[in-house]
Amino acid sequence: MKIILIGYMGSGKTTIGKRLSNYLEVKFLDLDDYIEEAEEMSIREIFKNRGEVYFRKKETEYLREVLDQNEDFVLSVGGGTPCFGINMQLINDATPNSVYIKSDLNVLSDRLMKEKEKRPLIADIAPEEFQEFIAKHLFERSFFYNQAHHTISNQNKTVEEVVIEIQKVLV
Ligand SMILES: Nc1ncnc2c1ncn2[C@@H]1O[C@H](COP(=O)(O)OP(=O)(O)O)[C@@H](O)[C@H]1O
Ligand SMILES: O=C(O)C1=C[C@@H](OP(=O)(O)O)[C@@H](O)[C@H](O)C1
Ligand SMILES: [Mg+2]
Repeated sequence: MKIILIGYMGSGKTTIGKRLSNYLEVKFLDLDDYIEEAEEMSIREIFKNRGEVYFRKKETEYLREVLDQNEDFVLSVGGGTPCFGINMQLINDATPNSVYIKSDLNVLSDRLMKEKEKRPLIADIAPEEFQEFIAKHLFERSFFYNQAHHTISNQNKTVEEVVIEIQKVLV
């Protein structure tokens, strides 16, 4: 079984993906980690040294590589992955179990304010503009996230509770 977690930055994809893979005893892959390893640069460095277009091209290339694997896995992708090119179609073609991890604006902006440095798209947004930026960005991207086969809220829940809910909807 292949399970692919999508959703906005800070929604919890990486954290939940790791825990879910432990639970199911399958391999865990995080597309950002995979890209960092392959490119021998952090996501921050890739954006800074090569720019976002380079990152997006590589993201699709490595997504295809990861999806081509025969073994089972839980894969957490980046927040932007489903929103560029044909990536969302590649994801849904690879599995009947794409899962949108959903959190609302307040939860996302609280979490991301604390961790913005490691996310180049939001690292330089001023605090007074932060929530409005996330609101607009999330609105634009929701079209893609809503194409997932399943949607699970990660709000007022522990990571374990979310993992249990995901297991219940898997087909
Ligand atoms: N259910 C939850 N309750 C509290 N904090 C959470 C929960 N899920 C995720 N987090 C926290 O939110 C932050 C972002 O999580 P992360 O897994 O990096 O998100 P993503 O990969 O979607 O960007 C992390 O600090 C993580 O510990
Ligand atoms: O939303 C995005 O475009 C991005 C999300 C990040 O992953 P997380 O969603 O795991 O933070 C990472 O891929 C990169 O910084 C770009
Ligand atoms: Mg992540």
